[in-house]
Amino acid sequence: MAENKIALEGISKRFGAMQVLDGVNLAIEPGESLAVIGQSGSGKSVTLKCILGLIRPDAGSIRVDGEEIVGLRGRALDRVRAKFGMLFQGSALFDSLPVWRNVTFALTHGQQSDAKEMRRIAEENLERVGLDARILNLRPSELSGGMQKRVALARAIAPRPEIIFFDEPTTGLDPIRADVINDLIVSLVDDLGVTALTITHDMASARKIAHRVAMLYRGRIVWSGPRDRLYDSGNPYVDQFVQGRAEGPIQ
Ligand SMILES: Nc1ncnc2c1ncn2[C@@H]1O[C@H](COP(=O)(O)OP(=O)(O)OP(=O)(O)O)[C@@H](O)[C@H]1O
Repeated sequence: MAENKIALEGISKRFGAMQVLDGVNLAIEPGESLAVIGQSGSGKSVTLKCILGLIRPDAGSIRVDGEEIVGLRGRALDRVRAKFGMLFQGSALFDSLPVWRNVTFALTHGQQSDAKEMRRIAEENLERVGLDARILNLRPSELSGGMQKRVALARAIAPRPEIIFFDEPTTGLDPIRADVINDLIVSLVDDLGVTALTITHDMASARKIAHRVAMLYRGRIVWSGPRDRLYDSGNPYVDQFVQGRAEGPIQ
C-alpha cells in the first residue's frame, strides 16, 4: 500500500476550557482529494492550522510523507511547507502588487527577481485558470471576486506544490461562479497530480472537488466515505448536516 501523503493521529487541541480537537484521525493518500466538512466552529480551520504548523497540537502526530512535523520549526518546517500550496478564504491577495507579482509571490518571497521570467510564469499559470494575460498589470481590487479567486488559485499552483489546501474555496461566490471554481480545482488536481485537502461547508463543492469526504464533529472525525455516499451515509450526523435540518443529534 502506498504511504499516506498526510496522516493525522490523535490530534487534540484545547483553548482554555474548550476542547476544540479531541483525537482527530485522518489519512490522505497521494493524489487523493479529501474534503473535511463540519459546522461552523467545529475545528476545521484549527485542524488545517495544525498541519500548516501555525498551531501546535497538545497531543497527537502529523506526518507528511512519513515525516513527523509536529514540533518542527525554522528551516525544517520551511522545508516541509515548501511542499504546500494554499488557497485562502477571501483570496488574501496583496492589493499593493499587480496580479503578476501576486501569482509569483511564493517564488520570489516578495524579493526582486527576474521580472521577465516571473511575468512569463504568471502568464502561464493564469492561463491554466482561464485568465488572460491582459490582467497581468491590474491590481486585485480591479477584478471581480471570481477573478480574484482564480488569481489566488494561480498563485497557489505556481510553485507546483505537492499538496494544496483549499480553505472554503467557494465562500462569497454565487453558485455559478462557485461551480466554475470547483471545476477548475478538479482539473488542476487531476492535471497536476497533487494531493488536496479542502475545508468547506459547501456540500456541492465538497461533492464535486473531493474523492472522499470526512465530517468533523465535537473534535473528532465521525464519518468518512466516498463522495457519492455523502447523501446516503447512514450516519445521523452527516444526514442532519447535509440536509441542513435543525432536528437531530447535532445541537
Ligand atoms: N487561536 C485561538 N484561540 C482561542 N480559540 C480559538 C483559536 N482558534 C480557534 N479557536 C476556537 O476554536 C473553535 C474552532 O474554530 P475553527 O476556526 O477551527 O472552526 P471552523 O470549523 O473552521 O469554523 P468556520 O466554518 O466558521 O470557519 C472556535 O470555537 C474558535 O473560537
